[in-house]
Amino acid sequence: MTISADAFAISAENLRKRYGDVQAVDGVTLQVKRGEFYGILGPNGAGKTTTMEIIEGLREPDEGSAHILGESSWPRNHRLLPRIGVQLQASAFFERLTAREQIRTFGSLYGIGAKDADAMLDRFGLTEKAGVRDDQLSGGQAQRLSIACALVHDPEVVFLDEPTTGLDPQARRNLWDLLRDLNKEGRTVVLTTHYMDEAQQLCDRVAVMDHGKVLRVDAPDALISELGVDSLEDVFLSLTGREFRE
Ligand SMILES: Nc1ncnc2c1ncn2[C@@H]1O[C@H](COP(=O)(O)OP(=O)(O)OP(=O)(O)O)[C@@H](O)[C@H]1O
Repeated sequence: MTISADAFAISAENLRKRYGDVQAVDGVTLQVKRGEFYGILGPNGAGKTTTMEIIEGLREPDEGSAHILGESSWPRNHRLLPRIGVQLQASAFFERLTAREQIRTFGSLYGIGAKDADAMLDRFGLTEKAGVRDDQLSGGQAQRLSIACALVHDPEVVFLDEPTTGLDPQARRNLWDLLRDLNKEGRTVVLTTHYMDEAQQLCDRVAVMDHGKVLRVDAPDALISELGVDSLEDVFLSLTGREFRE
């Protein structure tokens, strides 16, 4: 039996992207199931962000193709936009707006009313900060606001690029709880991370990337037992012969 492309939330076929001399993505093929929590794991420069941007339809691949919910992501596909949520870096907020103004502005782009937008602030524990401008939020609050903005239109598939980078341990754990809840509600979640513990805590499956290639895809525990090692760090060492460095 052949499984049709839309049985998967995401399917990417032989993606390649080169920047000058750098082959950033070098033949990436992967599939993410509906409802899955999927991690793209690898050191700095492995090609995680470029892979995700191609899948999201933000970047044109040199070769290959990506589909989300059975729809091609490139050229930019307007049928898909309401169905996916892409976390922007905090630096991509509209300038000089309060948290409430940010989320309402994002909401209005999708026809979401102020009341529902404000409810998302509440869900992300930001009600007390509603009147604070984005540049005066803490790192953790700004990260939560950026994820809240990506979710304001209740998308089915959510993409997060290193969502906990720069957060202290407590803020990271709080965000992990929020991300688990988003997934439990049935959303497909894809995140990139270079934190092995994050991938192990959150992801149903991880794609381990290095030098633009996917080396292996499986559940974290399955990779650990298959390779006879103690941790995901050791999985990376065993696959590449190199220590994993953040
Ligand atoms: N716009 C660009 N122009 C030129 N080179 C780029 C560009 N974007 C990424 N690269 C290069 O492509 C390679 C892959 O980068 P990418 O950001 O996809 O990796 P990453 O795994 O997400 O890394 P990080 O964890 O540091 O974000 C790197 O060598 C990077 O320097």
